[in-house]
Amino acid sequence: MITKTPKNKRQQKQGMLDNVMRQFNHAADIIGLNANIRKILEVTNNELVVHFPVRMDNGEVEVFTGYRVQHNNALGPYKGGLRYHPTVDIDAARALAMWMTWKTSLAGLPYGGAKGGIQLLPSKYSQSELERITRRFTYALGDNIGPELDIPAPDVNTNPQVMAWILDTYMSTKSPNERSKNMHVVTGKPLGVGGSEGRDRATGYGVFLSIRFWAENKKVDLKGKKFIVQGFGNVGYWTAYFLEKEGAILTAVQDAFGSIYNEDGISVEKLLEYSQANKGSILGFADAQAIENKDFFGLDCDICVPAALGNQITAENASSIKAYLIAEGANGPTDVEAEKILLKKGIDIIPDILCNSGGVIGSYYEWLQNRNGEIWHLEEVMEKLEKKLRGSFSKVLKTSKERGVDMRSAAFIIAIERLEQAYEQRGIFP
Ligand SMILES: NC(=O)c1ccc[n+]([C@@H]2O[C@H](COP(=O)([O-])OP(=O)(O)OC[C@H]3O[C@@H](n4cnc5c(N)ncnc54)[C@H](O)[C@@H]3O)[C@@H](O)[C@H]2O)c1
Repeated sequence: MITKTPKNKRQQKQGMLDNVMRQFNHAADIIGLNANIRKILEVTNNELVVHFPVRMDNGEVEVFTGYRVQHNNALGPYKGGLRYHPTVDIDAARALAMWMTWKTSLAGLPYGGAKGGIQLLPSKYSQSELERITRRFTYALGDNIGPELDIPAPDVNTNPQVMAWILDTYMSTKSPNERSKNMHVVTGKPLGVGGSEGRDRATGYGVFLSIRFWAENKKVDLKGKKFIVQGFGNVGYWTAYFLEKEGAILTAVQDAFGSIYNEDGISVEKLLEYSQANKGSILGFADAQAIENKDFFGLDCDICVPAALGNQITAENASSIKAYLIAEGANGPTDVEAEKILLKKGIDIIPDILCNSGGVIGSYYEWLQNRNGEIWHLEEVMEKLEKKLRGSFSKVLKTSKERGVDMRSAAFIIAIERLEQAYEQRGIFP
């Protein structure tokens, strides 16, 4: 069932939703956002919650809960990832959908924002169970997603294989004549089924580029700089890969299983090989020592890359942070109270809606190729991505200087102003 969020004041729980609303309201206050447009943007357009049964390998039936929240589509079809994690709930989906709206707007893409997923712990299920769960979820979403309506992509614990199952299920529900027109219903697909070169690394490459643009601006040489990464999945790994290639040194990693540290450096490729052979866990890697999770963010380093979940840097650990740059690979990793502490300490933060926007930009290129029947080379994708991201980064720096605000506020201002203009020009139906 699709339900409209009440347009009156929405209850705000502490958590990611509270953070994104505070970030939005702060920027909206600075620009004096039109009060009517503020009313529209502070709520989500549509919220879909589905409960669906799936037969497990042992013959038992389990019922799952899936979400898809469509925040805004004033600039184009809804766009955003699907997350498989126990923390997925309606508020998480709302918050992440809102961040997608600001991200696609800031990047100048013809997209709105959405997010969703299933509340589950994927490691509890076999591959064939995950396939049936994904297919049944896709079926339950039905025509609430679509290549010109709402286009999912990978997020935490989902990957190209999951996108291929979604594509196949969605296409199977269409008449044969319609099927090939629906390739762009999801992005982040494997190359064999319409995926794009470079989409696998697009988010991490974008995080790396953001750090490089920041370093260019500050006249900092990244060679020999020490960095730590929380999350060693798609975003964490590729960010570390490109930073290491630039001469920076990975000294600590934290994932869902624990934290490891080596002040002399951890080889990114060796750690990847190890974690792939160890069910995705970095724990036990021979060339580093295990440390307590609570000590991770306080480690001595130059750059900190949170690339896992939201609300990881909080008022509790912010004052212990020694890095002078935080590059937000994850969505919403720094809460509002922590950000105040960090900014006071003079720590720079490249905000998520800019820093990890390489992912949705890469998805846009995949979508365009599918839509136009084209196949681009890796170099072409990477060059286009770099050019686009450089443009966004410069705009954020310029706005930050002109308005005398931090980078997150600047990024939000640009994103909100683009939406404000769209609403002013379109008007409100009827
Ligand atoms: N995949 C993308 O293209 C993309 C794009 C933009 C933003 N993001 C954001 O980046 C973040 C990571 O996404 P991903 O695609 O790399 O996911 P992933 O599933 O590939 O990897 C997630 C990583 O985080 C670790 N992790 C999970 N819970 C943790 C915890 N409590 N503490 C420490 N580590 C934990 C996991 O062990 C894993 O290493 C998310 O916030 C996501 O929304 C992803």
